[in-house]
Amino acid sequence: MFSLNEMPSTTALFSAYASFTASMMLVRSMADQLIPHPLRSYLTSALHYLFTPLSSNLTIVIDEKCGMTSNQVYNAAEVYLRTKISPSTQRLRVSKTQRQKNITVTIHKDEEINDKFDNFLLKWRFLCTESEHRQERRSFELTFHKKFKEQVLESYLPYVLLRAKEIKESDKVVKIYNRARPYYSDEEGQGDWGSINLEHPSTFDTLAMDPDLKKTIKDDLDRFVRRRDFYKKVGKAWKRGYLLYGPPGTGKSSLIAAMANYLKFDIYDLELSSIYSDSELRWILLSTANRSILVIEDIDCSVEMQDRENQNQHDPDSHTKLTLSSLLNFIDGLWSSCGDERIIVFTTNHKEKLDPALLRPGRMDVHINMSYCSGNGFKILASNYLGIHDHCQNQLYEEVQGLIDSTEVTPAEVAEELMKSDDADVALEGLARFLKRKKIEENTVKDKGGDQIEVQEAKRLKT
Ligand SMILES: Nc1ncnc2c1ncn2[C@@H]1O[C@H](COP(=O)(O)OP(=O)(O)OP(=O)(O)O)[C@@H](O)[C@H]1O
Ligand SMILES: [Mg+2]
Repeated sequence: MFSLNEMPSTTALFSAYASFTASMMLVRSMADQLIPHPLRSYLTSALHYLFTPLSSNLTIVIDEKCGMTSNQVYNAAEVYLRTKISPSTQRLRVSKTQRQKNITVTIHKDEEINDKFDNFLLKWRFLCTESEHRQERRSFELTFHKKFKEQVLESYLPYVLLRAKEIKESDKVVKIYNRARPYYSDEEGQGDWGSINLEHPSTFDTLAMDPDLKKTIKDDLDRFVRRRDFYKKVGKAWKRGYLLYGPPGTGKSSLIAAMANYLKFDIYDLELSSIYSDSELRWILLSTANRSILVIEDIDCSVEMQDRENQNQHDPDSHTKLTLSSLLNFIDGLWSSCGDERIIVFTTNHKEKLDPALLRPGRMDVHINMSYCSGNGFKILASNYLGIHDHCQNQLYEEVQGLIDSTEVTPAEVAEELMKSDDADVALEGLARFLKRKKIEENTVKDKGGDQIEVQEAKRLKT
């Protein structure tokens, strides 16, 4: 272990370097006019070498660019060091892009940051110089004792990369891309997709769903994002398909938003009705980014697509029409092999109407039945909407829970009733009335032409 104080020359070097740099600038401006460029750069590097003392420290230079492309280590260092800024730092830079939730604070040039890893210390320094073409060249210098070289390369820098990824993800604003929306994406390379921030507040905590099913989905997502190497090993594209089915208002779209918020993946909302050819579909799918969820809602309404497929046999323009089979081919083939970490979600209100090709084993990896609200689901809604919990010992609460378990009511309907009053008792009374009415209606439908008194009873409750 050594301390930064033992770094023999850092502070002294800095002032020496500062005066050296000042005199160099003066000399340089004179030399600019007198000495030709190749000789000038030779002299500069020779002087630099003479003035740099030998030390027990090693310095790694991390440039912003590797040729034309950006250097991931540099980007990671920039993000990581934001969390390490100390009160002694004197100059900072702030920025914020549309993709970020918070203002970003980074260090200004020539500022230093100390860090500690395992049992040794490291010093970061941010440099920004102007190249001969008057372009800014940014880099970090990482200085530490020579004997920690292996640890820095094998453990510390991978750690910095990992931490930066985590920090970036927690700061990321999830976006929803839609081709029908006005085009105001601020990013390049997004094809025809326009984007807005996903403001959907749905999370796994707010979803009224069977707790075991919720856990299964979360575990499935976690496993999926962890398994890059597994997918590579077995030669499968790194993608996962989910089919969400159930009546309207059971939370299919809310679950998609919860998945996106959980994984911090952007959503691409694909409306099949607006796509007219395979080539258009190919272009659209290829212009979606990795780590995203591609959503095709109400796939059963694309039954029309199958009809189109049949019509195509008589249609001279058939090669320009979009077919269900081409969509499925994209999912299985071409597109999936050039994208990573893709999730595809189909939703439907009528699973039974779907083309069997879509339900074939291996096509959609997970089928999730989004069903009517259960007593457990109600607990979550009551807690979200009214702030009440089952341990409140409220008689009305228990009655409502029982009614929900025995009625086909969607979470959307329950939520709507709960929003009608801020007063928990009033809201629960309203919900109880609503559920009784619904139960009677259900029974009446089941027993058509049955007892008219029940219908009247339902009408009375409506008022
Ligand atoms: N399981 C749920 N948990 C919490 N809120 C829900 C749930 N299901 C529905 N809701 C509420 O009802 C609203 C409508 O639900 P959502 O749009 O997710 O249903 P859907 O199943 O996608 O319906 P559709 O089939 O009509 O598209 C949501 O904004 C939310 O407020
Ligand atoms: Mg929906």
